[in-house]
Amino acid sequence: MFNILISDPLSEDGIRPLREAPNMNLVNETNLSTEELEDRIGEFDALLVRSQTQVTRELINKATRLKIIGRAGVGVDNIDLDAATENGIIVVNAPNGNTNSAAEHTIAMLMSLSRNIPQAYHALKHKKWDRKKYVGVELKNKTLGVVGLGRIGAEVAFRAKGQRMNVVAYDPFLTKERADKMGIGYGTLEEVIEQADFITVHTPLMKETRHLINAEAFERMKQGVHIINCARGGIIDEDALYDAIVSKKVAGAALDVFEEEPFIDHKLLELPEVVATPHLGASTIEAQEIVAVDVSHDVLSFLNGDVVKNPVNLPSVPGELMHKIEPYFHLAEKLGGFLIDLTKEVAEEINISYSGDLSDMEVAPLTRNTIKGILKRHLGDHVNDVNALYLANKKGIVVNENKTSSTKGFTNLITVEVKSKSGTRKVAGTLLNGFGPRIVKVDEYSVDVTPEGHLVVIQHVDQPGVIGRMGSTIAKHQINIATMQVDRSDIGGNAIMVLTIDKHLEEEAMEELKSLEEIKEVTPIDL
Ligand SMILES: NC(=O)C1=CN([C@@H]2O[C@H](COP(=O)(O)OP(=O)(O)OC[C@H]3O[C@@H](n4cnc5c(N)ncnc54)[C@H](O)[C@@H]3O)[C@@H](O)[C@H]2O)C=CC1
Ligand SMILES: O=C(O)CCC(=O)C(=O)O
Repeated sequence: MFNILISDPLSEDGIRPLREAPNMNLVNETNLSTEELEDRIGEFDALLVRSQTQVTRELINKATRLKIIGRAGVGVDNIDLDAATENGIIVVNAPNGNTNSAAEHTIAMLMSLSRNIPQAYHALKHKKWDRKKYVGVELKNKTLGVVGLGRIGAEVAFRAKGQRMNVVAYDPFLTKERADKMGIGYGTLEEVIEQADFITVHTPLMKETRHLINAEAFERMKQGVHIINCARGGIIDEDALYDAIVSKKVAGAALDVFEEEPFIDHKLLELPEVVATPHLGASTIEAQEIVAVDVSHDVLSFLNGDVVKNPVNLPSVPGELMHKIEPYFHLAEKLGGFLIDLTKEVAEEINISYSGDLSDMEVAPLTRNTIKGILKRHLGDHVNDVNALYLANKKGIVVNENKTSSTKGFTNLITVEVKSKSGTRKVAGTLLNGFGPRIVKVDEYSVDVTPEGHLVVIQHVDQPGVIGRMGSTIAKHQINIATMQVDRSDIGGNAIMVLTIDKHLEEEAMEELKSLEEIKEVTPIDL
């Protein structure tokens, strides 16, 4: 049974897939204080939030069972992603479900601002019929500057063209081709804000975008510019905005989001030029249902061991590609586990090479699985796909990945090399069509071993009788040999045996094997 906490209001229809799934115990507690949340978070396997719940490092450190955080929406600035990653907790979001809702809200705010609708409404409600005070400005032929032309920014640009506005955008990823195709202008941030009559921001809130629109930016703008923020509080410096409105540089601002929410007692709200909504961009029945469905599906998939569609702290791999590489996950993790047991030391450098069919695939998930297999041996079961690379990095382990189209006799091959204080060890494996994963190389020796169960790698000198003596020693300890592979460098030279046995090779049997004259090294490996 998985315990799932929903700590912000989510659409009841949207979370139905989770509610109806077997083994899912949903707890809806949307009014918990920070302290209550910290006290209870240890009970839960999954946490579902919108933008209200602050998923801080302190909370994550107390979330000892937590495996997944689902954000029903786009922005994940209320979640400490580093802390989640370090703790091996996957974060998923629902990036597409509220695009339309947020774009429509932005247009509503743009029009409210240009025609003073909220102010006029408020006056009328207070029995004031004032037609002169609320004369507006038209949008037609005015320039809208869009800062951040992602999902929402692009939708806003498209709709603003419907209002016959000229649109000019800045986004670091915006190319001339795309701008031409959309029928909009483009420029640097400075060029865009200098030209625009209305400026709307649609970037995520990150270190790089905090106070992107600051006092200096307001200086550059046209006299009487209008500002809209339906993205995130903090992209615009609220104090600088206040000063720019008071000085009449900015004619008005429409704000849905604020540096601190809830936003109630702030000097900006006292200015008649400011129209505001309490973070309602995504608040439509349709958007709330879609984001809750999307995030519920991902949480369900993850808890059931399936692939998620919208991971935030893992690179996302398209479904079709995932389908192709998923069969290699097991092989990659087993190769990592096999090799680190063989190495017997902590890895200092890990080199992973993909060849044949794998050379033109996105192999990052396989690299993570290999690293997971390696690190689990030293760091335990809390190592997972989410934190494997982070932990390797933190331990100072160098990870290199390379691809080669050369087939080396196999249609696909993963070769893993570990460098440690005592030298370099290597293992290679393949996925045999219809026969599953196989280890085909151990160091320079060729073998054919299923990476499963109890294995023993014995390095020895190629001499008559050694296999027999090894067999009798093992038999003495009541251990049955299921499979055996032997290879050698040359006649009478170094050689290797890889055995699959029916139970773990105990210390006593291992010591006895090691005492045989021709045997140099015995390594039990349990996969
Ligand atoms: N008010 C509300 O209720 C809602 C707010 N949002 C917020 O809207 C924002 C945009 O969301 P989406 O369009 O879905 O995200 P998106 O990821 O599709 O687009 C963001 C765009 O910003 C661009 N960008 C990043 N850094 C930039 C910079 N320094 N200057 C200019 N552009 C930059 C990116 O290249 C990207 O194209 C997010 O902050 C999100 O949290 C989203 C939904 C509802
Ligand atoms: O959950 C909400 O209502 C806020 C949505 C939002 O801000 C986002 O998706 O980034």
